[in-house]
Amino acid sequence: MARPRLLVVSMSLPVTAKRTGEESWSFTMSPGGLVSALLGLKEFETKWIGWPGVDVHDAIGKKTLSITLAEKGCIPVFLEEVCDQYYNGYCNNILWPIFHYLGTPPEYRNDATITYQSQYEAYKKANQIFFDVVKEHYEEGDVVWCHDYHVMLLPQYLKEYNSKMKVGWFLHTPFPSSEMYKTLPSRSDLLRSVLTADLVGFHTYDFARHFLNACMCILGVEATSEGIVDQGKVTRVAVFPIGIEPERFINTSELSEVVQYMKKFKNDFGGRKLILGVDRLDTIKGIPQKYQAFEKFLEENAEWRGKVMLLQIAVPTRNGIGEYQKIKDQCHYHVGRINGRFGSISSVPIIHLDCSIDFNQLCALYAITDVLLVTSLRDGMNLVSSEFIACQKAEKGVLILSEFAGAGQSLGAGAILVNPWNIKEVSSAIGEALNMSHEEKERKHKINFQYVKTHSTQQWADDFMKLTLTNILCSKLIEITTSAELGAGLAATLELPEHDVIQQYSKSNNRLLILGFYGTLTQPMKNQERRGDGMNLELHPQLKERLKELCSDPKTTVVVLSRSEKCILDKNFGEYNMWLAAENGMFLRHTSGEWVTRIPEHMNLEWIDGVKHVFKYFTERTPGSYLETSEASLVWNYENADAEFGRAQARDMLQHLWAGPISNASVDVVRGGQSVEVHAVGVTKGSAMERILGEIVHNKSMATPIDYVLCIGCFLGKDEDVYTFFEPELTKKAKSLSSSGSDSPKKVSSTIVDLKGENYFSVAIGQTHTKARYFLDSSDDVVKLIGKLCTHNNA
Ligand SMILES: O=P(O)(O)OC[C@H]1O[C@H](O[C@H]2O[C@H](CO)[C@@H](O)[C@H](O)[C@H]2O)[C@H](O)[C@@H](O)[C@@H]1O
Ligand SMILES: O=c1ccn([C@@H]2O[C@H](COP(=O)(O)OP(=O)(O)O)[C@@H](O)[C@H]2O)c(=O)[nH]1
Repeated sequence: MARPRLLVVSMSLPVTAKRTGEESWSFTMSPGGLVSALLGLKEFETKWIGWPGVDVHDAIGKKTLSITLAEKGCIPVFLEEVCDQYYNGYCNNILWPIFHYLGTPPEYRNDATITYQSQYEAYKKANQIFFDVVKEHYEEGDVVWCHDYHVMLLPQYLKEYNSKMKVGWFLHTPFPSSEMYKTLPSRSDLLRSVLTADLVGFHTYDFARHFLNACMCILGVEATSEGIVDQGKVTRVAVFPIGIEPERFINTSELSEVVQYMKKFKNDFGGRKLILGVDRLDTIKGIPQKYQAFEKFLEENAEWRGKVMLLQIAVPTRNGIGEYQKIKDQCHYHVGRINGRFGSISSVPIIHLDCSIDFNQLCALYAITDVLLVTSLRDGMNLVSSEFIACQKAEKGVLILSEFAGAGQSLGAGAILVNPWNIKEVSSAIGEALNMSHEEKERKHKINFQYVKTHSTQQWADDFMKLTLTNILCSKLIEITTSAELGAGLAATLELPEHDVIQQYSKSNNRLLILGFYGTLTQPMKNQERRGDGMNLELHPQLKERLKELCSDPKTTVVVLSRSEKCILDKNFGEYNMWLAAENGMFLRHTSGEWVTRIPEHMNLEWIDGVKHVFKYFTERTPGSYLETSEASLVWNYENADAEFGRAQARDMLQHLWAGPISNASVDVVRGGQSVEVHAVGVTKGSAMERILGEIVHNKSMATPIDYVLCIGCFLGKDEDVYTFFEPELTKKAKSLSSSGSDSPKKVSSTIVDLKGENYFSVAIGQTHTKARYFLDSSDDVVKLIGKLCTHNNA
C-alpha cells in the first residue's frame, strides 16, 4: 500500500524567510526543538504548512516566496495583521505560560486595546487562515498532522469541512494539571476542537493524563479504554515521546570541520572544564536559576574557581513579548554579577551569548562538553539533552537534567536529575558531575546513547502514522482516576517450631504440603543475581532427591503453588509426583495429567494490552527492568535497575495505570518490593486454594481428612491469603467443598480437613511482617526442614 502523504501543520516553517529584493528571499533555520525534530522526517512524502516568519503584504512577495518555499516542500501561511495578537499574544503570552504553570501575565504589550478577547479573536482568525491553506492543498488520503498549541482550533475546522479527513494533533509542550488549565477562559472550546481529531498525542503520560482529566472535568466527557468518548465519537489519546535524528548529530560531529572546531574551542577555553547550556532565551528554561546554582557551586567550591566555566547559548526567541525582554535583562544581571565576583583578569566563569550558533559549532560544543546543564522549570521534552548525548566523544560528559523536562522520564536513568528550583541541589549536582569517575560516566552515557539511538524522530512519526491509520491504539489509552496503592498492616510472627512441625508430621496420616517456588525452593539469591526473565528459575540442587522422597510418600500430597508460568513448573517439577499450580493457581495439574485452566469464562482480560503498553513504555525507559507476562497477569520488575530511579518510575507507572487502562477494570495492582504486578481480580494464591483442594480431593482417594498442613512461601502481600485459608476457624469454607455440586469428592470422610491449631503451620520466608504464623530465614532452612521430614519417613 502506498504511504499516505503527510501534511505537517505548525506555527513556524522549518525555515525563516528574509526578503532580499522584490522577488528574492534568503532563509535561515527556525529555532526550537519542534523544527529540528520534524526535519528528521525522511520516510514520508511531507508538505509543511506554516508561517514563514515574516509579514508579506504584497502579491509579488507572496507569490515569489510561495514558489521559493515550494522547492523546499514548504507552503506559507500569511498571517498578516493577526500575527502579533495571535503569536505574541494568545499563543505565547496566554497559552504558553498556562501550559508551563506560569499563570497568565497581564499583558504582553502596553496597549489598552489588546484584551483577552481580542487575542482570542486573533487566534480564531489565524486558525481559520491555517485551515484555508490546508483546504487548498489537501488531497484525498492525506494525513494532516497539526502541531502544538498554536493550532488547537484547526482540527475542528478541518473535520467540519471534511469528516473523513485523517487528523492528528500533537502537543510539544506540557499539558498542565487541570487545575491550571481551568483558568483559561476559552478552555472548553479548545478542548472540544482537539477532541475532534482522530489521534491526540503527548510526550509523556503525565501530560496525557492531565489532558484527559481536563476533558472529563471541564467537558464532562467520559474517558474509557477506547479513549475520550463524546456522543459516540472516540478520540484516541496516545503517548509517543519525540526523538532526534541521531545520525545527523553523530555524523556531523565526525566532520573534519567540526573536529577543528573542537580543537579550537578546547584551546580557547584554556583547559577549563566546560559546563554547557543551550536554550532558547525563554522564561521556562530556568536560565537565571542555572546561574544562581553555578554561583553557589563556585561559592562553596573555591578549588574549582578558574578551572570550570559555564557557556550559555541563549537563542533569541519571541522578542515581541515583554516577559522575554525581562528574562534577558535578568540573565545579564546575573552574569555580570557572578563574573564580577568570581572572574579574574584572564578569565570569567560565565560566557553568555545572546545568539544562535551554527550547527557544526553546536555539535563541536556538545562533543567537548563535560557537563550539559538543563534546568528547565517546565519543558515539553528538551531535545538539547538528546543531541548532546548523540555527539559525545571519547571522554563522556554528564547530563544534569531537570526533572520537569519531559526528557527526564526517558533519559533520567543516565542523567543526574535535579529540581531546578533547588539551587543547592543543582549546585551539588554540578560537583557530582565534575567529580564523577570515568566508569560511571561511561555507564550513564551508554544507557542514554542506546535510548537516543533507538528512539528517533522517524520512529516517532512512524508511530503517529501507524496509530492514525490503524486502530491499534486502544492499548495506549489512558483514563483518569485516582491513584491508590495496596498495603497491609500485619501482626508479628514467630520462629518456626521445627520440633513441633516434625512431631505433628509423624503423627499425621493425610498431609498436605503447599510450597511456593521462587525464594522457597530456589537457592537464596542476592539482588544482583536475581532472575532476569523468570525463565532461569531453578530448583535448589539439594532439594532434588529430598523432594522426590517426600512426594513418593502416599501419606503426603505436595503442591507447588507459584506465580511462574506452566512451562517453568513443568521444567523443574515434571518428574515429581505432585500438584503444580501455575500463575497463582490459574492453571493446575497433577504431574501425571494435563493442565487445566481455572480462568473463568466471564473473566474480562481486555485491560491486558493497555497495561502491557504502559509496562513496555517504562521497561524501555528503565534500564535493567523487565516485563513478565502471563495469561492473566503482568509483572514489571525493576530489581536489576537503579534502585532509586526504579522506585521513581514505579511511582509514575502506578499513577498511569490507575489513571489509564485499569481505571475501570477488575484487576488487582500489587506493588512488590521491586515490582509492580497487575492481575485479574481474585487471582491470588488464597483464592486458588479452594479450587486446588477441590481437585486434590476429587482425584485422590481420601480415607481420612487432611490432618496436617504445612504451607511455606516467599509470597507477595496479596498472596498471603493462602496462609489464612487453612486457619482452623476458616475450615468451614473447605468443608463446604465436600457437599458442593457434582464435583464433590466421592470418597471422603465427613470433613475434608481436620485442622486444629497444632497441626497447621504457615511459614513465610525471610519475613516477620506477614499473615503467616511462623517464619524461616531463607530457603536453606526449607532444605534442612524437608531433609528432616524425609529422615522421619525413613525412620
Ligand atoms: O517557534 P518559537 O516560538 O520560537 O518556539 C520554538 C518552539 O518551542 C517549543 O518547543 C517545544 O517542542 C520541542 C519538540 O517537541 C520540545 O522538546 C520542547 O520542550 C518544547 O518547548 C514549541 O512547542 C514549538 O512549537 C516552537 O516551535
Ligand atoms: O543556536 C541554536 C542552538 C540550538 N538550536 C536547536 O534548538 C532546539 C531546542 O529544542 P528543545 O527541544 O531543547 O527546546 P525548545 O527550544 O524547542 O523549547 C534544539 O534542536 C537545538 O539544536 C538552534 O536551533 N540554534
